[in-house]
Amino acid sequence: MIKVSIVGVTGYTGLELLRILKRHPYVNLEVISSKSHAGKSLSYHFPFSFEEKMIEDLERSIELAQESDVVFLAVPTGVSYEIANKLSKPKIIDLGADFRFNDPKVYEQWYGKKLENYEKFDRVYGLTEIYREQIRNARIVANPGCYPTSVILALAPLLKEKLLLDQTITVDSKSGVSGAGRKDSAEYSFCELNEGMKPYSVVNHRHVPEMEQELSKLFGEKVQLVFTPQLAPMTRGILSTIYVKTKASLLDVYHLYKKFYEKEKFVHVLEPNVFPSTKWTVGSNHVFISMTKDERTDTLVLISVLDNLVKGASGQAVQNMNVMFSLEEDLGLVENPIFP
Ligand SMILES: NC(=O)C1=CN([C@@H]2O[C@H](COP(=O)(O)OP(=O)(O)OC[C@H]3O[C@@H](n4cnc5c(N)ncnc54)[C@H](OP(=O)(O)O)[C@@H]3O)[C@@H](O)[C@H]2O)C=CC1
Ligand SMILES: CC(=O)N[C@@H](CCC(=O)OP(=O)(O)O)C(=O)O
Repeated sequence: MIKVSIVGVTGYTGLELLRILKRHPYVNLEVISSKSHAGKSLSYHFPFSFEEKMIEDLERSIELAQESDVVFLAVPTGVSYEIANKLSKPKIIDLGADFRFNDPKVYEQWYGKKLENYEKFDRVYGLTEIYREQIRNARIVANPGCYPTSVILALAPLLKEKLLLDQTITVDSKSGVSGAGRKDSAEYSFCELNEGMKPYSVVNHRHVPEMEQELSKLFGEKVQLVFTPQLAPMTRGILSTIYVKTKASLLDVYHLYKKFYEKEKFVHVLEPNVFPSTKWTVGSNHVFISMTKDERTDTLVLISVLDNLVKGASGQAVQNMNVMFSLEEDLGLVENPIFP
């Protein structure tokens, strides 16, 4: 059995991790912790979790979690780095952004924080389908952001084959509100979000440098992104629409994608002109990619959907854990979406 701990269990991704890990046949839950709910059981605060384990405070959980095989860090970006500095023994899967960047200066520029001694950490970007081999032996896995997972998976085959005419890519993404975590502010209240849509962090979202880093690696040259994220009045889900110029035919692109993802359990390439809904993914680790082409303008339109809390966060984190412990990749994740 794998001894697992969750730091930040009371957040949306922490609770989702718990939900997935409870149905994992080889997991023993050891330590759970949070910042402001310590001292009582999880079920005291969240009866639907059916988890009687006591929530520890951060300091105590770090001490106890040293004996775990793997620790999931489901805490705000910035906090993870401090915790990882104290957790010398277990493997770490960080759901935040602290370990996602090759160059800590890029992180500093976008997140406003210096990461001391970043080079000492042996870390791998945790987009499972792309970095599976490196993830196997990693001590620290940097789980990708939710938008980057949806965008990079939708572009990887095209970029690897160098089928781009223009290295500036336009991306429009809609996200469910759970993507923002359990925020307690008017901006995220029901009245302000229900029956409305609103863009935020247009062209300067923190996921831009993360996506550019990974897309450039796939393409082998610098790629730039114009990115518009939007809050959609739904709880879960991301729908990304990506516009790229290419001379490749729609059918060739489709066959390329089918081949690229043929062995993947969670990435599904739809036939041209079949378009998915975020509803196809709720509660599951599946991603759907669809495509069409505007022949007049040589524009390929790629659309991907996923559940931000599952493939976009906790599901992919467990998928990575399975890879790190040489288990079947879908253990704990064999779940169909909740539809409708
Ligand atoms: N939501 C999403 O869809 C996605 C989130 N992520 C990333 O996952 C991480 C967790 O996100 P999410 O679950 O949404 O966030 P939430 O805000 O819902 O939860 C945050 C969790 O961290 C705990 N926490 C907050 N501050 C501290 C602190 N200073 N020290 C220790 N624990 C603290 C909270 O405890 P308490 O509330 O008890 O104080 C809570 O358990 C973040 O890095 C986020 O960027 C990544 C991909 C998608
Ligand atoms: C809707 C919403 O607010 N989404 C979050 C992205 C969630 C995520 O992936 O965040 P990290 O990169 O910090 O892990 C945002 O835009 O910041």
